[in-house]
Amino acid sequence: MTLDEIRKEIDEIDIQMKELFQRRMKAAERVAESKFRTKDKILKPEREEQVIRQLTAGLDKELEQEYISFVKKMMEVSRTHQYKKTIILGAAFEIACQKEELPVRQVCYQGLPGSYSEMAAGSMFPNCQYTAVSTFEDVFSQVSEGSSDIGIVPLENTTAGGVYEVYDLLLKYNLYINCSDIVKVEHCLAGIKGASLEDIKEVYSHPQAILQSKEFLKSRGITAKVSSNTAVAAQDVFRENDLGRGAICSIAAAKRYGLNILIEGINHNKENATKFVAVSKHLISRPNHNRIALVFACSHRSGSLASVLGIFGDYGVNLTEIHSRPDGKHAWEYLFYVDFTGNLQDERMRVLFYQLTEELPYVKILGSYESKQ
Ligand SMILES: O=C(O)C(=O)C[C@]1(C(=O)O)C=C[C@@H](O)C=C1
Repeated sequence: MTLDEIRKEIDEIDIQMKELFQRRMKAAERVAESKFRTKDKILKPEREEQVIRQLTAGLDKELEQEYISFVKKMMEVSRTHQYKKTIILGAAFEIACQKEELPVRQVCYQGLPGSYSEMAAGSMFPNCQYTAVSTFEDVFSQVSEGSSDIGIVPLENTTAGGVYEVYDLLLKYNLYINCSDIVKVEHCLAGIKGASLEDIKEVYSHPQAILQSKEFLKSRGITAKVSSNTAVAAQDVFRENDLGRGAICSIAAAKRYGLNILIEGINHNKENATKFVAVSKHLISRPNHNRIALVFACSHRSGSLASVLGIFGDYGVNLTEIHSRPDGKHAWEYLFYVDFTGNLQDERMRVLFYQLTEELPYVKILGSYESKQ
């Protein structure tokens, strides 16, 4: 048989399967109507196992794995179609979010004036009143108590990765991401007046900035000490007034705290940038938003994460980020944080969340925002 002839046969099989697929989906619609009337669950794991058992009986062993994948996908698609149908029939499922932006006057961030967080705050919310607090947790509690409308926190850096404490705080304080901004991070090494690069034996900085500059520090044999923030590091170096101490910070922070810039651009990754987010007590959805942030848990068995990711694929959304964190309750069990393309006002997203809510042990929307990337 030539390739063309084999393809002709494949085309014929596909046409038959297309007919059968349509019949199967129509049958799934009738199942959905019946379940809608009786308020029954769409996902039936025992029935799916039974279907797989029946269909694989007597099957060529060599094809078993592939066939099981095929049947599982078919039933996943069948469920997606049923959720869509049930929403059309009037299933009571809404995403509780506000459609209007709220006025922002008070913005708080962690660190000090001159920090990268302050830059992000000014760029996302110009002309507001800014409060600097000591820890990320302080940012969350200020917003939660209502002393600030918005809190600015870093979520991820292109060199050092996720700022996981912030992921945990989002859940602890029940706040939502409303806005995001990418700040290009270029560190300099700064010392007190009179210090030269050769004098510096020890630097202060935030752990992420230390990681981002570790190659420079190693090449010069400089040791590093952790500060809560790069601007705090600059202020401490000024106060300690020691020629051998330097700070890894922004040029703005060095200038603000009266330090001399000894060398610029010491981060080894020249694409070094941090994603900051603005958090508030409200889940807000605007027409220009093109990202949704979500956290979920999936059951602790093989293939369950792949199957959840497959659901996102079925709705045609792109995952732009995925991070996992220990769930804090059971050893080796995780929460998955994902960001993906989409707008909460899109009807398809309502069906997606309906399906995720029904099928996963835990799911929560963490935010909606516009990304320029
Ligand atoms: O039999 C059902 O209850 C269905 O909803 C149909 C079906 C399938 O497509 O075969 C889909 C979802 C269930 O999890 C099990 C099976």
